[in-house]
Amino acid sequence: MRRTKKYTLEQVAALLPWPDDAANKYSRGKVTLVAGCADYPGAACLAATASQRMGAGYTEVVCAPQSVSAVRAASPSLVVRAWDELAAYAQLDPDERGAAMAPLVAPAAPGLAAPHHPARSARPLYAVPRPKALGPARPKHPLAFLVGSGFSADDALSAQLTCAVLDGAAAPVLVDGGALDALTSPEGRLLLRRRFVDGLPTVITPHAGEAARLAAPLELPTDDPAQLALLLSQAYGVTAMVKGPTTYISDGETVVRMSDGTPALAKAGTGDVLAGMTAALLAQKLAPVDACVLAATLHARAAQATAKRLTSICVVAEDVVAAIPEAIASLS
Ligand SMILES: NC(=O)C1=CN([C@@H]2O[C@H](COP(=O)(O)OP(=O)(O)OC[C@H]3O[C@@H](n4cnc5c(N)ncnc54)[C@H](O)[C@@H]3O)[C@@H](O)[C@H]2O)[C@@H](O)CC1
Ligand SMILES: Nc1ncnc2c1ncn2[C@@H]1O[C@H](COP(=O)(O)OP(=O)(O)O)[C@@H](O)[C@H]1O
Repeated sequence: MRRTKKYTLEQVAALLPWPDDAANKYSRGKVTLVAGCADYPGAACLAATASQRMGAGYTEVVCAPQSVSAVRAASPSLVVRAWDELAAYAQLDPDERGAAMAPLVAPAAPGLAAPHHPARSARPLYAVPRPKALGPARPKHPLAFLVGSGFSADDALSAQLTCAVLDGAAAPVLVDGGALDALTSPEGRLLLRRRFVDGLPTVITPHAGEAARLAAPLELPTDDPAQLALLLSQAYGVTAMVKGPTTYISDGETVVRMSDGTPALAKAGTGDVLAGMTAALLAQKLAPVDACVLAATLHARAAQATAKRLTSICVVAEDVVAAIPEAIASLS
């Protein structure tokens, strides 16, 4: 038996993250996107510009060195750097990374044991420098991370970067695109379990093909996408947004059905846009299911609005980003 949950339009509108008068770019939430390998700089551009439009105060892209100039060219207000330092760290043995991560789990006061990872807290502090891209171990401002839009699924570095982010990010992490396959590895599963125990939210945004690849090693049935969202959420300890003509969002207890989309969205790159929007809402402190529901609603409305002008034949992912303001206006 699964419980379904419904949001009224008023409830969705109430989630919009309007900035208060005293806001600054950091208080409005920073999104760090680890995205855009050499083959797919476009995915990072789409996710990052969608994050900006969705209200994140500071959007930073950490991408393949070959992608830096393309992403910089997409928008001058993005902060962009190559992932060299993060990649070197990600390629370390997990135990060496553990030493680097010790400050995250070190005792809060002398004599108090770290609650979840006593073995890790005994490691020497700062044996390996913590990469800047992972943000502070104790963030002062709201943050969220997005990893995987524009990653190649079968690439070793993609998996290493994904695990490094899951390990080191002391904030919500959204896992998308070519990062999803890394979650099926023993290290990926362990890191997800640790994040769950530590109360750090993780959100996954697979399309049907990616969801099937997550389901396969656990032999989960894939014929019912609503059930699949629920089962993936429970099995991986995440909030799952399983995308398709109808999108299903589950926190492992309830399932929310989103059916406002349009086939105009069936174009390369629209999933990257949704991932960037959702990450921006996580950085603005929305709870994971609320962030997914608001992002999917605005994504669908943006596509509807732009399809009205351009036809459902002609809409491309960039048009969806450009129509986010219209979608917000239609809700408020
Ligand atoms: N401009 C860009 O740079 C773009 C980059 N992209 C990135 O490309 C990488 C690979 O993503 P892809 O989705 O292309 O490839 P995948 O590596 O997920 O493979 C797609 C395979 O899954 C199957 N599949 C089954 N159901 C599907 C469904 N509902 N939607 C899509 N495929 C389904 C397809 O038949 C295909 O064989 C991702 O990291 C993604 O972010 C894409 O988002 C497209 C745009
Ligand atoms: N026929 C459709 N009707 C409504 N929405 C769709 C349809 N096809 C795709 N979408 C939406 O478009 C997006 C496609 O995402 P995804 O497959 O990850 O694309 P990409 O990886 O190219 O960015 C998802 O949000 C999905 O829900």
